[in-house]
Order: sequence, then C-alpha cells, then structure tokens
Amino acid sequence: MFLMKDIVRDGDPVLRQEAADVTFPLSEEDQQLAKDLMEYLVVSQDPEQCKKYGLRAGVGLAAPQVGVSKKMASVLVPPVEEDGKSPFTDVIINPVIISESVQAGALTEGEGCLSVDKDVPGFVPRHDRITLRYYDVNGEKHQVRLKNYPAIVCQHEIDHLHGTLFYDHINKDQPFSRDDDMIMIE
Ligand SMILES: CC(C)(C)[C@H](NC(=O)Nc1cc(F)cc(F)c1)C(=O)N(CC(=O)NO)CC1CCCC1
Ligand SMILES: [Zn+2]
Repeated sequence: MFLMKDIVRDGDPVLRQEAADVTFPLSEEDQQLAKDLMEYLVVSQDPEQCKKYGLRAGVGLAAPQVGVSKKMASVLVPPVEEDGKSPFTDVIINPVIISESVQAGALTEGEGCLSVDKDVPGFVPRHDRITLRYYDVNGEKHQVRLKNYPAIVCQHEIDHLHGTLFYDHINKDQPFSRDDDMIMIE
C-alpha cells in the first residue's frame, strides 16, 4: 500500500516528464500498480484509515507521483451526497481528452496536489466539460463525457502524465483573475 513517503514531491524530475504509454495486456507489475493507485484513494477517503496511516485524503493519483513514468492514474470522485454513487471512479490508462468545452471551469478554492506541499493560491482555469477516451485495466476502451468537478480531477491527473503541475496554469500577475463566463466550481 502506498504511504505519503512513497509519494514523490515537486522538484523530482519524474513529475516533469512525459510519461510512457502503457502496453496491453498489462504486465503483473502494471496490474499491481493500478490496484495500488486505486487502493490509496479508497483508504485515504476512509477517515479512520486515513488517520491511521497519516495520509492526505486524495481524489486522484497519477503513476508519476509514485515515481512510475507511465500513463496511468486512479480517480475516485466522492459521492456528492452520503452513500450516493461516485460520479466517476476508474483507473484511466493512456487517457486522451478528445474534445473539450471552450467554456472554462475552475475550483473556487483553487487546487492543491499530493505532490506539492506548499499552498499555491489562485484559480486553475481548466475546461468545464471534456470528452475523455481511456482504457481500463482489462484493456476495454471507454469514452466518457465529464463536467465540473469530475472533469477538473481528470484534467489534473492527465496533466501529471504530461509533466504539468496545477500551478503552471495559475496567472502569475493576477492569480485570481477569471473570465466572466468561467464556471466556478464549489
Ligand atoms: C491535494 C489534495 C488536497 C489532497 C486533493 N484533494 C482535494 O482537493 N479534495 C478532496 C480530497 C478527498 F479525498 C475527498 C474530497 F472530497 C476532496 C487531491 O487529492 N488532489 C489529487 C492530486 O493531487 N492528484 O494528483 C488534488 C485535486 C485538485 C483538483 C483535482 C485533484
Ligand atoms: Zn496532483
């Protein structure tokens, strides 16, 4: 199981690399990686286990963040209401955003990152809606349309696979600048 000590922090070159495509069928090693990436999110979102293992509760974790430069990331968007359904949960492999809204979206709280220990204030403008194509661990192809928070999480994780960190998108001069039709996501 991954612990905070296994999560690579900003400054490590692996976080600035273009990750490699994953080949199918998955090797034993890649199958285990996918399991471990999702397990971190599940455990970290359980308050008791999160505390027990000293984790930061995570909604997404990309392979480069555990030092593996491969195009794989786990996403576990918590249900909006108690024991509701998660809006999006999967391990996304070789993901490609095949279309995206012109309209921007950003979290009103800004973003953080499991690999970035410092706070970097500011809006992170992303696409409010995306169509995402990816493969799952069984090699099945998926094409999903996401909007708002699930779309933000997936864009954040896919950025990691291309060596981009959230603060790269923050406007240096006016961190809280926004265009008037940007969707602000709570
Ligand atoms: C960096 C951290 C603050 C831990 C962030 N969590 C988060 O924003 N809120 C959160 C966490 C939960 F588990 C449950 C919940 F409902 C809300 C996060 O996991 N990430 C993932 C990451 O760093 N992936 O590389 C950062 C998020 C910022 C926007 C999208 C992902
Ligand atoms: Zn991150």
